Amino acid sequence: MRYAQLVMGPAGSGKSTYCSAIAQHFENERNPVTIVNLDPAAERFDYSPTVDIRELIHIDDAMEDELLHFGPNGGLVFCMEYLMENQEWFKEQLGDDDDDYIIFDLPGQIELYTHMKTIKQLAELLQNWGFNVCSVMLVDSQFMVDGPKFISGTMAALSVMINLELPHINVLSKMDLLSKTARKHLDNFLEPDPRALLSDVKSNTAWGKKYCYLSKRIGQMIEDYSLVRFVPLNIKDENSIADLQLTISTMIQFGEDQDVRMTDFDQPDPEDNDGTEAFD
Ligand SMILES: Nc1nc2c(ncn2[C@@H]2O[C@H](COP(=O)(O)OP(=O)(O)OP(=O)(O)O)[C@@H](O)[C@H]2O)c(=O)[nH]1
Ligand SMILES: [Mg+2]
Repeated sequence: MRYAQLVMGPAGSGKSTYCSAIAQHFENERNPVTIVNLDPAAERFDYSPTVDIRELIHIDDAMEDELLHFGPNGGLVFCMEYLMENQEWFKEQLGDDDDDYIIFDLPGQIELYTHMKTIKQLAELLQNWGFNVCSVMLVDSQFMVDGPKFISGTMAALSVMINLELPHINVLSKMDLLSKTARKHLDNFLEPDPRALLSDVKSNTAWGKKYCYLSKRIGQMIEDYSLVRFVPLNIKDENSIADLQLTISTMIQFGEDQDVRMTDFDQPDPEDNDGTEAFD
């Protein structure tokens, strides 16, 4: 079995930093994983990718081409589509090791995840090649510390989950940057309760009065779906990384084979001479 994490999220949410921290974590656990860079516009990251989309196509190729002449956003979408059209190249680069565990570092363009189909195609391709795939969506915790922002982040996460239809986890990144007060505030939202979320929506202003009902209905919808949860991640805390990776391992069934191998049911019992005791 092969395993894959598709690491996604808005620009600057900490995807590349997450990838290298996770690779370090697995390295420490003596379970090395590899990282694949699928961001054609990446300028720097502190890991060495085993596969790099920039060797196939770079964002500048799409922007500087006389005929294409894309801007940065259209160019990025074009590069991802180009990758899907060059599956043979991609397959060859990934190799076909049976026990692979690969972390895919994706671009920071949220539309790719909320409603476009290219990442869904990428996931299906990997599934066809034998990967157990999950999506890991990072959201910067600093943008989630008040009710309306939390609702908006939750709606974005819900769109991604519905669009990709993959085993999925939402991660609140950069928790180390939150003040104690902000952390407390955020904790109130982590078990989504529409009332807690809406306590920040001011209904005494003209805007608040007009939209309070709409906001309540949105809050109710989030609760009804009961799908969106966020796991806080402090990348500077090894326990926080380990807890998150344990949850992800369960999602993609990584490590289950090893668990089974640890107990050898076939070992003969020295006390049981005729082999019948086990059935008593
Ligand atoms: N303190 C702190 N800084 C972080 C953390 N994660 C990322 N950063 C910083 O945030 C900035 C963006 O991080 P990246 O990992 O490049 O984010 P990204 O999502 O890959 O960005 P794009 O690929 O441009 O969309 C960098 O300056 C990182 O050092 C974190 O957990 N804690
Ligand atoms: Mg990045």
